[in-house]
Amino acid sequence: MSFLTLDRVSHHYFYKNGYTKALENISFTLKEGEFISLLGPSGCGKSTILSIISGLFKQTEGHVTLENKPITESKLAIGYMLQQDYLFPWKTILSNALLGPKITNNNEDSMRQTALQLLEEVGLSGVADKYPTELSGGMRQRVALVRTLINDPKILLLDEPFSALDYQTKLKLEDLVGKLLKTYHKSAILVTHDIGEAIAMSDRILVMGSNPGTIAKSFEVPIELRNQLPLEVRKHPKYQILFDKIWAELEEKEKQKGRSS
Ligand SMILES: Nc1ncnc2c1ncn2[C@@H]1O[C@H](COP(=O)(O)OP(=O)(O)OP(=O)(O)O)[C@@H](O)[C@H]1O
Repeated sequence: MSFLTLDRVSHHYFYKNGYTKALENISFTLKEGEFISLLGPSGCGKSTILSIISGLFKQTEGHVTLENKPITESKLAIGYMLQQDYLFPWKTILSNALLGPKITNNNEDSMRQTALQLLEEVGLSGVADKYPTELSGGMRQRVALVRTLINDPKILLLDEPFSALDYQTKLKLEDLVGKLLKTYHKSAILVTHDIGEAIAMSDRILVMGSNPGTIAKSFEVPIELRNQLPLEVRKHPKYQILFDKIWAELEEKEKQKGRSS
């Protein structure tokens, strides 16, 4: 059953002397528990799609629904994780993790236990009273993940959350996030420029074209590559076959972008 639906979504950014047509006729669905990735040339509208789903702004045309209701009625169902962790340096890790419940007036005391449990699940049980500056980049991103999960969102939007990390940390976090989302049966949409990361984490990959942004092609990730360690996925023969197909599609989209700009 489709859970999140984007139906013929278009978006224009208007400014004083004109507008940019960022998205045209975007339609796709996300099932409950499904993980999809958006790949495409810079400026093709990946982040715009996430902003619309998160309710940050409304699309110019089309419909976005979650469980058949307009997404604007379900803002709290969406969790957003970005490239930067945006932790408050003057707050402890536990206070940072509890920011969501505080904002939404959820009972902070009862949420403390949940926060401590989630911190333990991401391997950070000993850092609750530390401050963000005392943690590495990978540890801070794990805190950001806890802060996103604590409000129990139905869908996680991940906008290049690992791109600022070193390769080893990135692979470890891909594994951790993938496993955690499966455990909690969360749906997720990942925006990335990394084909390997998209294959290692997703059930399905949507490649976008640009000027304006469209969905060009959908690639199903073979079942053999799912639920595996990110490093193991990258060694599988089917990984290389899919990687090459996606690479060719992206090359084509880059060429088209060059011709139209
Ligand atoms: N606030 C804005 N005002 C005007 N134009 C915008 C705004 N945000 C994005 N755009 C334009 O909309 C288009 C899509 O931008 P968007 O950031 O969604 O692309 P993207 O695929 O996420 O890019 P990248 O991969 O570089 O992060 C681009 O042409 C961009 O210049």
